[in-house]
Amino acid sequence: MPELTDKQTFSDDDALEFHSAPTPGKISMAPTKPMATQRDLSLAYSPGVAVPVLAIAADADKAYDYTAKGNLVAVISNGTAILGLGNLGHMASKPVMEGKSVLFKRFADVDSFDVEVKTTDPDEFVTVVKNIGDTWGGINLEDIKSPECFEIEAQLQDLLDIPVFHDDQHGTAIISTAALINACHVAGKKLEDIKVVLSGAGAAGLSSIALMKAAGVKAENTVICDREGVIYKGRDNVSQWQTAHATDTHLRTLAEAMVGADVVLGLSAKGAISKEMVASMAPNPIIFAMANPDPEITPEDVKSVRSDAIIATGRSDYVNQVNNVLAFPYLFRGALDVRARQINHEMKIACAHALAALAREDVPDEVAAAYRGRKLKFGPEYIIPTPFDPRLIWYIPPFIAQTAMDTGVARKPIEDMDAYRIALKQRVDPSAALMQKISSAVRSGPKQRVVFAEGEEQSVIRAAWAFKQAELGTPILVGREDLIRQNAAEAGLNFDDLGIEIVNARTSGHNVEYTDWLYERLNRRGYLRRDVQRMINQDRNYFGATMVARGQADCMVTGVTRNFNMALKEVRRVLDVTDRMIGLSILLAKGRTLFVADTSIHELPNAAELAEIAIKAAATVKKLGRKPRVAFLSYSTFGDPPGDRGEKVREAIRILDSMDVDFEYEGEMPPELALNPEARANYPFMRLTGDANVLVMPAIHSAAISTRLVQSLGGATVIGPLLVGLEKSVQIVPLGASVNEIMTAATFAAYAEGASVED
Ligand SMILES: NC(=O)C1=CN([C@@H]2O[C@H](COP(=O)(O)OP(=O)(O)OC[C@H]3O[C@@H](n4cnc5c(N)ncnc54)[C@H](OP(=O)(O)O)[C@@H]3O)[C@@H](O)[C@H]2O)C=CC1
Ligand SMILES: CC(=O)C(=O)O
Ligand SMILES: [Mg+2]
Repeated sequence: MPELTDKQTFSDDDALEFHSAPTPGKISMAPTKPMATQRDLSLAYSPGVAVPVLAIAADADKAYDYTAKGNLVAVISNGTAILGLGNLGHMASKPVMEGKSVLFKRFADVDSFDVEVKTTDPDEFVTVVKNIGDTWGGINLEDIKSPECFEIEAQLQDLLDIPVFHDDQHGTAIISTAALINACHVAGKKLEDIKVVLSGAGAAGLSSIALMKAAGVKAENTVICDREGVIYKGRDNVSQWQTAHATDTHLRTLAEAMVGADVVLGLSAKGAISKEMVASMAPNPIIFAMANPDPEITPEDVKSVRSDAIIATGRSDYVNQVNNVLAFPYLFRGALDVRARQINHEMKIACAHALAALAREDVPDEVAAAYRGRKLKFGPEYIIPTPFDPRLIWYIPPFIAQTAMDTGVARKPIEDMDAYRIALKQRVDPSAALMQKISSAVRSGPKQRVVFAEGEEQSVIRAAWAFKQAELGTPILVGREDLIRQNAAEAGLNFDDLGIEIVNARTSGHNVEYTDWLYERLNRRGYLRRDVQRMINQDRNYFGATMVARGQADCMVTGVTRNFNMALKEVRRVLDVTDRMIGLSILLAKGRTLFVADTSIHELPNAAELAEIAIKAAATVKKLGRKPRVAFLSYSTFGDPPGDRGEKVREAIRILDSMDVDFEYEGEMPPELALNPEARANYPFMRLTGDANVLVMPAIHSAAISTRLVQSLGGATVIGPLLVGLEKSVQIVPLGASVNEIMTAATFAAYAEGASVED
């Protein structure tokens, strides 16, 4: 069995420092309105605020429209079962509750804060929460011990008209059921046949066993245990919730119950499961040791006695993290988005099935990147999606929302699920809406044949496959067919019947024609025919670009294995530049989309070149469906301070003034003038009618450095640079680009050749 990931990477001091610096705790609030002017103040507070007050007084549901309620979830605890650490009091639970809040925000863009209630009395707890519960769109109860948690949740669900969800029960049940479905898949077991033993008959354990039964596990094949051993029918000291899952059995201890069992669920405490118990289990046993922070048995101990086991824990530093973080953010996201009155059984089942299904799909590179490059492929070490999987946010909530609608608990049904999915993507990926627009234009435009020049690379094969699956055009992979097929099979992709072409330069029927044509083009540039023959045979950029030049393909994507300048040089030998070639990067940050030029071709452009860069960039932006407003950026503002680069920009403005261009432009100016109307107030002569969206940089270093800087600092997404100005579109991705980057480049290549979008 492959090795597990590295173990714990921090000390206790690190954990304390993480929680104390630079600011104590893990959450803070961010306003959603600017609050910059006197008018803002009058609207947000007195007197403007009186208007929504009266509207909500007349109709309480209007709170969803005029306050943050609809995206706000409380994480509420009394600290009686903090992780597996026990009853340590309400204040000790605060770091965990803040942690849940920050996960809500990070993974599903749900706003959340924690509430710690100082009582262990269930009635008092219910009274407190009942009276403040309307504040939120949903309530996540956390780390409240059983059996009190069952009563508390049931009462609050009756008393409040919003989802009240005890995460330790249902979040855990959903994720462990999803993992069990897939573990059975991998181990070749059937839910209706497996023997399941539960260690820990508390909130998490009882709810998990209940959901597993609803998913197909037979009640008579289950045995549940607490600290005293098996909870059999007729045992004393057993709660009504445990009695519901007690079985008629002669077994009395966990060790006896585990003999021959297929599955053990640990939702109890550190050390509750021994090596001997694991050794006695059935072949291909499934061991979910989910106690936190330390599992019932470590994966190392399991492996020392069973090499055939599928192991999961609740921790992030082992493979297969079965933790409710995979459920609660997305479940609430879907529930909030339809203003659900509750999270019902059907929504939980839908969530479990959706999580299980997602784990069986091809995993994008971005996920591997978050896990130090570990390749994730459905199997014993990957039975459940990982928390950093960017697909969770748009994959899971639509199932929840749809089920809420189907079961009649949605206040506000979603009318267009496809649009909803895009809006979900956009919450975590600002490029989603733009890419969606481009993709649908490509999809509905004339189908383009796109050469993927480095066709033997696995990332390229996966991108081509995804491109075809998304119906964006016809990929043509250049390379040796046997190798491509082998790499595709290793990636778990089946090419048959998909319509992906594979072309091998050496055996291509066009080999001679291409060589002749390219030789004709290059013979006066010092190339012999045999040089050109070698280039066509051996270099995929020459072959691929010639396919495009000769019309056997429409456009091309390359660059995964060769640096930008090298790839560009090769492509330029085959394809002409129409008028001027530029690199245009798309920068998405804080709700803005900015186009930055020239980020890849002109090192120190002169005034005429700057003017042409602006013309080319503006035309491209127009084709992308936006009205271009060009700002020529500089360190200087309209001549102050004077300097050579600033003068070139001023000259570029004069050149444009003498031409008849159909877009707004202005300069030279620093970025704050381009992007901030208040800063422009001091320059009433400026001709921009709004914030600039095209930033022409004075030189390549400022262009490249500034785009990469904002990207590195976080909070900005950069697409490209897109290469604009070749007679046929060729996109060069960064060396080692991810599947997503390759696919984005291919989509832009296809777009440039065929489609156009409306603003
Ligand atoms: N991975 C995940 O996503 C999640 C993991 N958990 C973990 O599950 C565990 C239980 O949490 P929760 O259900 O909320 O807590 P509860 O207090 O409701 O239940 C705990 C249960 O575990 C039993 N138990 C405690 N210690 C032992 C032991 N040494 N041997 C056998 N059984 C024991 C208790 O038995 P008794 O009643 O006899 O004391 C009780 O049945 C915790 O470790 C928690 O961290 C919980 C939620 C999510
Ligand atoms: C993960 C979690 O909720 C727990 O361990 O309590
Ligand atoms: Mg918990």
